[in-house]
Amino acid sequence: MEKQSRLLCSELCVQRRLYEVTLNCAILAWKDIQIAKKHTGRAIYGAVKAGSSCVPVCEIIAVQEKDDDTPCKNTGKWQKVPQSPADPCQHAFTVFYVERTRQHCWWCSNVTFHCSDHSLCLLWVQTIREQLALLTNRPKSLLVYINPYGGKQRGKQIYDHKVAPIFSRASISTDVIVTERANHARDHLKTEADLKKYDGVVCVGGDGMFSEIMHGLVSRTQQEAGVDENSMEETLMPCGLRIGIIPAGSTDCICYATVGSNDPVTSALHIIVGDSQAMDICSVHNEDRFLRYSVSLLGYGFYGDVLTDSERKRWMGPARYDISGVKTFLSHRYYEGTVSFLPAEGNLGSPRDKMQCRTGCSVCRQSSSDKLVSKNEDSVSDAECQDTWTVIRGKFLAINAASMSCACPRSPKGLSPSAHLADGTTDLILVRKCSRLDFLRHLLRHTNKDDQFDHSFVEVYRVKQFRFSPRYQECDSEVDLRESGVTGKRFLSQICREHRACGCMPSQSNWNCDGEILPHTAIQVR
Ligand SMILES: CCCCCCCCCCCCC/C=C/[C@@H](O)[C@H](COP(=O)(O)O)NC(=O)CCCCC
Ligand SMILES: Nc1ncnc2c1ncn2[C@@H]1O[C@H](COP(=O)(O)OP(=O)(O)O)[C@@H](O)[C@H]1O
Ligand SMILES: [Ca+2]
Repeated sequence: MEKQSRLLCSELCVQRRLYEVTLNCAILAWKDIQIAKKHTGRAIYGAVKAGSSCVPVCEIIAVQEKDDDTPCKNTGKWQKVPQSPADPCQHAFTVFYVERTRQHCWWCSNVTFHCSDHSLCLLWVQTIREQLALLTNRPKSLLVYINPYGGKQRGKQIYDHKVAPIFSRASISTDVIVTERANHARDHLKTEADLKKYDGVVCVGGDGMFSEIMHGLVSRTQQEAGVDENSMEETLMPCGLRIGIIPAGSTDCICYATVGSNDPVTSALHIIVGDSQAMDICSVHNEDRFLRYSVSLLGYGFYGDVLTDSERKRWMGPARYDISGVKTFLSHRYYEGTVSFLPAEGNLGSPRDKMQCRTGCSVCRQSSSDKLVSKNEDSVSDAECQDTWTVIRGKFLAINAASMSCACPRSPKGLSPSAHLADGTTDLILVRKCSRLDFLRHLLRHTNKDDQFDHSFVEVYRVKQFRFSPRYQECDSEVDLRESGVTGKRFLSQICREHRACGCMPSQSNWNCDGEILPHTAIQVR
């Protein structure tokens, strides 16, 4: 506090007690003068001294001159501010700021300072506002998409009651679109939205809704930069706009794994103060065709089957995943195929190193600076050519690629607790065929502190690219049925006919790509 030069220092009242209030460019602090006097001469240790409070300027949401009739902070009742000229409470301003509550949860708290002099009150309001205006990473204008059907169908209510009032308090202007169909937000972002008007896009919904918005923005960015999304060789351009997530879905893993909670108010406050976190995006291709991007889970087998089954039970809301989870677990299906991958090299840690990625994580920082160096040296493709692919064939209950931890309320550590948010890699988890009981043990470890990778039938690799092809595609009589124009039921019956001799079952799962089903099983991911 002492090191920064003071901008203001006054004696003001808070709840009828006199405080010394100081402001510098980093911190607003208020100290109870009587308590401070009592403690004079005695050193008080600890983060917050008795009767003292402070808030970093970057966590102030807004400052407002207090009107005559305003709800009182403590009682919540409406009261008249006293009018007597001698009353030190005659003029007042309220500072709204971030307060940390339970783990990773934020709340918008406030404190009202009273002063007898109106010009002093105005000076405080103006000076704090000037300091806030210097914080250039804060958004001023946002484009908000609400999925009214996600999760428990409370997206609009959550936005209207919990988020819109704090955005308005922070003087953020918003254009709000309540979606009318699936892919409405994606298409609007891709082709229509005037993105120059906004500092960011806000997604009110679950992982599927986030995925829509991310697809809209990423595709728009590639279109404008002339990058062909179908090409696996081209480097994608990063998006200029940030996406804020207000959780209102069923799993909300993208929000939980980045923010640390699935609380809408916490998310809104992070958006207001301009916090940001880069995020890895996998592109998923089938041959020369781009299919989708993934940021959280790309899962085949168990999670693909859970999703496929749960889509028919959407009316149940988030509970559909529990019902489909149990049903899929009991069916105990396994799938054969080949997984090939390029292991990540360098100092990118390991999926079992017990590190937890956080904003400012050293592994992610190192990875992005390594990428910059290789880009400048134009050596990326050369280096990649020398890489050797690891090939694993087998029978799998689940093949999961977690590009982030995938932590969510169902699994607070996530599918891969040490996965990094922005290191350019994904953690590839192979769960081989095992007994039901063993698989149950593995699944249950996602919900407690035990290591879910510590099983003989589970392998985990940190990779930068991988491919999967289901078993039937590996037979000698490799016929590309799709190219020969065969579709649907005929496609399957033709596989069965042609593959009777080699004995392979055309039994396939679907890929669950951030909660959406992919139309192909053979995929290439980078
Ligand atoms: C029998 C005990 C089972 C306990 C298993 C617990 C494991 C939970 C791991 C959850 C990982 C979630 C990864 C995230 C996936 C989401 O992208 C996806 C879509 O989310 P949303 O759009 O918000 O609906 N959610 C799922 O695929 C649900 C998986 C649930 C599996 C039980
Ligand atoms: N207005 C709408 N009507 C129907 N579906 C929609 C609408 N808006 C978005 N969607 C789709 O709903 C799906 C699920 O959305 P999401 O918000 O992730 O909820 P949940 O977490 O419950 O799956 C997404 O695939 C998204 O494309
Ligand atoms: Ca990653």
